[in-house]
Amino acid sequence: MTQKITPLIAGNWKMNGDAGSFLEVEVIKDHLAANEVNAEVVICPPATLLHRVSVALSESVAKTGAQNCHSAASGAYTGDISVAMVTEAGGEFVIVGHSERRDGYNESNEDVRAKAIAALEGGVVPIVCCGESLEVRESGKAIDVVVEQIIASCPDFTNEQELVVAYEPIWAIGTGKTASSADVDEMHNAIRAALVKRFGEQGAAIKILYGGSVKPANAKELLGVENVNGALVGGASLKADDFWGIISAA
Ligand SMILES: O=C[C@H](O)COP(=O)(O)O
Repeated sequence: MTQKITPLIAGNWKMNGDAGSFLEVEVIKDHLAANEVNAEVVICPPATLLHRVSVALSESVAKTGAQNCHSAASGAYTGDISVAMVTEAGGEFVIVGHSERRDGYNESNEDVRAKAIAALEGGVVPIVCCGESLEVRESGKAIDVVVEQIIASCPDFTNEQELVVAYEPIWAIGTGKTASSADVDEMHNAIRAALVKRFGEQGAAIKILYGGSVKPANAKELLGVENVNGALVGGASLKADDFWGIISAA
């Protein structure tokens, strides 16, 4: 069931970043130019910085993405951005269904699926997030809940399109706590099996990222787990040295 997949290391800056962040982008760019890396690298800054970061990385192998998008092409959606706007700003990826949006903005699996469909139709790779709360983890139902969430949130896609999945246990996000390798292994295998059941061969090639307090110190171990095909990195993506430490562990 497993096949060789190039890992994806995606940095999610969340609502962080300013003009000074470009120094960090330049450092990453220099590292990528000077070293061979075994990973695809994506930076997802806030929407206001997406174009500038895309321009800064235009000569680099690193790509950019947005942290969210609307499912509609345009219209009266104050504060939102469309997939076409992401593309125009240079973004090639978009994070959809992050737990901070599911919880903070009541985004349902259906909402996330609609955004992922809009992304795919607009030629942007959706990074579809899933993950359980501490309560669910302690109830012993984490695998059932996460598998149901991801299958309901992922739309069908063609062989010409790409879809990425990110598993982020909510209790590990920004807390310094990470899931154990054994728990990550169990969850990623369950997600892989569900994706293969749903999508067949396409499901075997979907990148499944792990997110939740990934740091240079734990990256090698987490990225070495079967069916962990990269990382979705929050806090540690804000500092070039930390982000590079994770990229080079892939
Ligand atoms: O999108 C990234 C995740 O929410 C992980 O954030 P973190 O690395 O700060 O725990």
